[in-house]
Amino acid sequence: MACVLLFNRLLPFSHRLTRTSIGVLSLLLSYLCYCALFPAGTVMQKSGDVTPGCRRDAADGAKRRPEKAASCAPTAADARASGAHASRPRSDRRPPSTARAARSDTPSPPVGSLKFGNKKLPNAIIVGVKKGGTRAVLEFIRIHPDVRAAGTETHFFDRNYDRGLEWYRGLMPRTLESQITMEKTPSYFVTKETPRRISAMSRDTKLIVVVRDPVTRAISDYTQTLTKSPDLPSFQELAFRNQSAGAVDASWNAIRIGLYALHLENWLHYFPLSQIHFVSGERLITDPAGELARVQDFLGLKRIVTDKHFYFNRTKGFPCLKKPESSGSPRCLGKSKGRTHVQIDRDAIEQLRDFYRPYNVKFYEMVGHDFKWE
Ligand SMILES: Nc1ncnc2c1ncn2[C@@H]1O[C@H](COP(=O)(O)OS(=O)(=O)O)[C@@H](OP(=O)(O)O)[C@H]1O
Repeated sequence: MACVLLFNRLLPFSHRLTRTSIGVLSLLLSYLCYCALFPAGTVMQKSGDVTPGCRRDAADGAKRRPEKAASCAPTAADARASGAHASRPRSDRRPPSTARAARSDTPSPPVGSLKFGNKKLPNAIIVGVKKGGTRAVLEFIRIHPDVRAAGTETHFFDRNYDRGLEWYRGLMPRTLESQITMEKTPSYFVTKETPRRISAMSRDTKLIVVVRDPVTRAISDYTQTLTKSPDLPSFQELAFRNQSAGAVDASWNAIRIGLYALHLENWLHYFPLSQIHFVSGERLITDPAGELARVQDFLGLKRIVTDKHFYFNRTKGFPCLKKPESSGSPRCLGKSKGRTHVQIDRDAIEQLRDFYRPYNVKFYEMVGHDFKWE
């Protein structure tokens, strides 16, 4: 630039000079500019070294001058790959990761490949109940930017406890300091050892229980089992020891899980009620945003998941997500959520309602909320 200015300043006088003297002057000026721009030591860079020009382009000019940045990026990467650090002074030799972080001239790896944050043990767990709507709650709450969740059921506190907490932590997603880690395993609610084990991990763990009318829940549970084992005895055969006498078989898991008051008693030995939040499985379907608002309040989160995120899918017959965390396109839960239930005769349903009524009333009293399962 300086050379050009100098040349322009000289031009007004050039008309007095001969063509030869202009040529000589041009050559002289070119030489001076060359020396000023490329002092000794930088002129004969080996290919692969980072030139000062490239460094500037990659650091602050990449967006404005993409063609330059593109030509420099491989050069810097090649220098690293070929061990260019060996020629740096000893004091500048750091472990590869630190050295990389300190160099502002190196191109960043694609955002998707960066590993932000650490794997942390969960701060909040959806502990139940099976077929209550646990997957819906997890998928809906994880839209929240401050929530990260393990995708699959870990079954750590009931089936995998021997593997230890580090194994469990390894299943968790990476989170930033401000983010909550969550998982869901619905069988926890009815496993005797689970409250004690979760409390031993952290007494501050927040617990979420999605509850649903125990009669509908039992039928949903049975319908699911039937898809895996078509030869199963009928629902009535399993649910009653003697149907004409109205004797319900509470040892059958599908029935036992619905005795919410009994299971909750076990949890209350280890956690205060204030640390357990109950989601209505019924309202989760009719008003997902309302239920999610309460979940966010309970977790101390800003209400970011709202009715904007849901739409009712008539084909599915359930609310679905307009914009899930990962893709950005609408999404309903899978086929195993929202199955058509096996038809059960009215008498059996009435008998089961009678059976559950006292347990339900007790449960409403314990949690201070009437879920109206009639
Ligand atoms: N939005 C939405 N979409 C689909 N399904 C929904 C939704 N909200 C709640 N539900 C109800 O969730 C029931 C399945 O509960 P879980 O996810 O807890 O099942 S499981 O224990 O994990 O197998 C499932 O039970 P079934 O209808 O009996 O299949 C649903 O009624």
